[in-house]
Amino acid sequence: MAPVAVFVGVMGAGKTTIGKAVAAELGVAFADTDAIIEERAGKPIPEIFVDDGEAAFRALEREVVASSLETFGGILALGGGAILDEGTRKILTAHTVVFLSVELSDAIKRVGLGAGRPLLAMNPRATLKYLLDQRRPLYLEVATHTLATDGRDEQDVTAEVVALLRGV
Ligand SMILES: Nc1ncnc2c1ncn2[C@@H]1O[C@H](COP(=O)(O)OP(=O)(O)OP(=O)(O)O)[C@@H](O)[C@H]1O
Ligand SMILES: O=C(O)C1=C[C@@H](O)[C@@H](O)[C@H](O)C1
Ligand SMILES: [Mg+2]
Repeated sequence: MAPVAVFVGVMGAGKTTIGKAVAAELGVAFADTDAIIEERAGKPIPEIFVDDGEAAFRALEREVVASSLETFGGILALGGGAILDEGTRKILTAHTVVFLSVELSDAIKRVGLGAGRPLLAMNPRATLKYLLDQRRPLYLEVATHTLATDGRDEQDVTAEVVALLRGV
């Protein structure tokens, strides 16, 4: 089994929100690797970063992405930084991967002060700009479809993704 689609994009792109809405429209399950990681680790992501460090988090994330790609048949949202790991990028090959793109001004409005997002704990605006610049080429590398979400509401983006996936 393989996911119907995998969603990638930076924090605030809408992977969770749009992913859930698209799954509901298509009548398939939704899963978020961040939630699976928290369940496996038995603690919230900010605590994994503090206790074990980002490298340990990325390794766990790679395992969770790999097992989800093999066993999960719905819409799968990845964590915003999952594509930083080369192994994770490799295993995404041959899957339908939707990149929800967002520019800095909309991203910052959506994530607010970054609550629950450890990488944005200090200076969210500058950090988010850095992450967007660093990661854009990696999202594009894994994506089979790219959708700009700036200035659009959730219903609009959801409808476009549903139409796209019905045509895949
Ligand atoms: N066009 C849009 N697309 C997606 N989300 C939007 C849009 N407009 C507003 N939002 C809001 O932006 C936020 C997006 O957050 P969401 O948690 O879905 O992003 P995410 O990509 O899952 O981030 P993270 O990587 O931190 O989990 C939500 O609060 C959502 O309601
Ligand atoms: O952009 C990132 O690196 C992250 C995004 C979140 O989804 C979580 O996976 C975690 O907070 C790291
Ligand atoms: Mg999310």
